[in-house]
Amino acid sequence: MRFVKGHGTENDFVILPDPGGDLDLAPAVVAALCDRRAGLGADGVLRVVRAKAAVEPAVRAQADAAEWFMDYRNADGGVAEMCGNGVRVFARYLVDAGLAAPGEWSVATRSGPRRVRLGATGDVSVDMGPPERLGFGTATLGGREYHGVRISVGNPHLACRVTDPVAGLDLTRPPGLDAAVFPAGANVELFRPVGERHVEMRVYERGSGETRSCGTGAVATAVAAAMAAAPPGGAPESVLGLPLAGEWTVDVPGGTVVVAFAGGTSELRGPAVLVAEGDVRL
Ligand SMILES: N[C@@H](CCC[C@H](N)C(=O)O)C(=O)O
Repeated sequence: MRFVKGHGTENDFVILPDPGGDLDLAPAVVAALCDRRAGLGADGVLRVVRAKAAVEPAVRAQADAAEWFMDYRNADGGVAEMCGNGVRVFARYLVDAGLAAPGEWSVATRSGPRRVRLGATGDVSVDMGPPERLGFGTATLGGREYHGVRISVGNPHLACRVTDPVAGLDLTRPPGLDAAVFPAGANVELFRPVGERHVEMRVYERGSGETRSCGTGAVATAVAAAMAAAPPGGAPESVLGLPLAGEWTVDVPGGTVVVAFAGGTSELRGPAVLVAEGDVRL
């Protein structure tokens, strides 16, 4: 099977070209590919399928808006609705492979078409849509409770502000989440403001464990950081409707991404790099 390996701020992916959607990508196959010792090693798999060949009707319905579908899988083989770094790496792959031209166009995802913008080289930007603020929530990590904001960026997040440097946090185990509040699980971000519209963040991803970056998580973090920066006053719920504006810099262990809010939507910008290609035996 042909593969390409790429990453966005070290959130890394195995890319599998499969235009006709013919591969049987069982969870065990994805987990084997993502295994860092016995496989290629990655946080997830990006299967490159023509939108009109997708199995899911909701994806086929996007075929007029987007030629290609990013079929995203977590390292444990589970599907997720959206991946912000993945869609940027996916776009870089399409241009590199000559399947799309540099410029602006949409990629089909399980959470709807996402518009990407890229040149022949350099950063890739993606319109991530309007993040939804769902309320507040709690995660337990290393015996401590972290309170944060529940946000959907197509996929579920809990973004929690912390006061100590994030480098000292223990993210070796999955965070405890209340299944009644998070029926589909969640990606948990821990962030600390380090400057004006500037935060550092670490993330424990649903289905992949701690990763070195998360694009949807960076957007969720920027939303929660904007809410935390709002002047005090009123009920805590009042910040859930706070208008979002301006640009946020999010430092992650694998680099830096930028999140910009304007016109009710959010944009994620950052590097997307292809590093290897070859054949893999399954
Ligand atoms: N790393 C991704 C998010 C991937 C999906 C996530 N693990 C989930 O299950 O929702 C990103 O860059 O957004």
